Amino acid sequence: MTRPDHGAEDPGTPVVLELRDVDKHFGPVHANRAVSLSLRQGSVHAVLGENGAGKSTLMNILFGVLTPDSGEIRVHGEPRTFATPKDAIAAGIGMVFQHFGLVPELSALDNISLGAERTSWGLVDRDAARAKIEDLCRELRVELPLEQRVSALTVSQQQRVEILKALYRGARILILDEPTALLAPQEREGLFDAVKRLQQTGVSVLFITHKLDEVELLADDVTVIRHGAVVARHRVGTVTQDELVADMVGAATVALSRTERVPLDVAMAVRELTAVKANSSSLQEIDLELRAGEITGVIGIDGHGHQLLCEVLAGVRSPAGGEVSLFGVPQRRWGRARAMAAGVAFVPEDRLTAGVAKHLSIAENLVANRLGDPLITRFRFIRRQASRRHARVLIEQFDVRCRDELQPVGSLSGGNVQKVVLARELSTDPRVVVVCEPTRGLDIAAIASVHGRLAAAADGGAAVVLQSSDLDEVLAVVNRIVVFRDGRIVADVPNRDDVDAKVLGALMLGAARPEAA
Ligand SMILES: Nc1ncnc2c1ncn2[C@@H]1O[C@H](COP(=O)(O)OP(=O)(O)OP(=O)(O)O)[C@@H](O)[C@H]1O
Repeated sequence: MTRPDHGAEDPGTPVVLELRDVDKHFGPVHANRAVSLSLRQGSVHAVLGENGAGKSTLMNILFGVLTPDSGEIRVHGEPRTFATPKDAIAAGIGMVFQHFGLVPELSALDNISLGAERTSWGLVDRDAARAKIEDLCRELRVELPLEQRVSALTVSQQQRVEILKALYRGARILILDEPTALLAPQEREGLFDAVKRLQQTGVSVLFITHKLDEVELLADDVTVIRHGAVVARHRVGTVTQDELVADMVGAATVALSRTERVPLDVAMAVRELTAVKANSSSLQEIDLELRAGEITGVIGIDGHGHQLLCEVLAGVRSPAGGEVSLFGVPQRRWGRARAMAAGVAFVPEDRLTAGVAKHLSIAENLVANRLGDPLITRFRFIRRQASRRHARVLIEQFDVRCRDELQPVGSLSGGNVQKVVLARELSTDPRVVVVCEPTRGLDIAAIASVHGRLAAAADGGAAVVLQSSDLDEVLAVVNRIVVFRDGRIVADVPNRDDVDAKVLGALMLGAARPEAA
């Protein structure tokens, strides 16, 4: 481990951006502790750290969203203060947030040039804007339907819009906040190619990540932050993944539970199930039994029906036809209220919009599924002290890093929001657990803890359904794997040890016949 210092890491390459002793508190939370970091020109610099380590806070300070309590930012050696993002943009800094700030009704072109167009006689010079954007696309070798409304674009296309928007405004330093968190594995490569080309044009990139393979694949330098402070900085290539894990989590060791479970009864079953999601995917007469005590992985390429199946199982989308039954009893009027009453827990993929009420406190979010519980409510009113006590226990159990249980969920770090959703859903001893992308955006210790929770739920007799685009996660955690393609089940692998990621990928793409499994 190298010792933190203020200076440039390579005297040969100019430093374009420097943070010196940046400090930031949120009330009693010391989010950044004298953080120093230098970004070399044309380099990719990864900022690695656990959930709540202080990475987003630091980047928000750099982009003028937050003001530091103390410390200094230097751009090309000049001390700068950024009161707003406008100041940071003027200094050549661009930021792509995890949750994009685009206007869905406007075209990609208008989003990119919005507020930054050159005008002639008070009119927007759209042709000039288009020519400039097309040049940028050529330079990065990315394709984008510029006249398409942003709402009709895929997540990875929207991300390209955000990157181009920053470059259009002249960014030469680009901050990417967990850029792969919302991307499917196939889309990641396209992003990495674009970042490498940016690098060749002299743009310097700071990117926040939890994923060690991404550091190795993309970064030149890595700075590790723990509890708000820099604990290590390395040149990539001179450090192993194990060393980085140790830097991130301290001395804690991380081990996955791979205990085999003995499956019990059929907890949930669907027969001849059909469902449709507008313009996206459909399910074609699915028959599937989910057994208590078993973790079933459902996988497929985005939009091929596995995500839709999870929504139907959880009751957030109605079936168009067929039957859903729980412990042998066919369910009528299947919906979320019915599913919750029957003990079906659900962790949605989009946790910030579908998983929590952002403006409400952690405590209020944690009791949202217990409103009929006499320990928590009385005459339809929430018992405040009891709900706060309940929240404190879950915060401790799920290691939610927060100020206290009254903190609004919207002000937590992404990983901690996920822990709140998991704590709420898993704390009721559910009989069926449907979880979608549960570890996206989580750090390595939190991932191990989520996997442990899922295993414990299955050990406790729940049927667990895991939808994940991370095949390594699926292979590490589940017992059985069901592969979807074109709205149908194309393979049902009872024992995950019989397949590997290559076979699964081929099944998902339709390149292998189901018998191969
Ligand atoms: N607006 C805020 N008000 C109060 N506390 C905050 C606020 N923003 C961040 N924090 C706290 O500061 C700490 C650092 O949070 P930050 O979002 O910077 O972490 P992070 O490393 O980006 O985490 P993650 O990987 O989970 O996104 C956390 O304890 C968080 O709860």
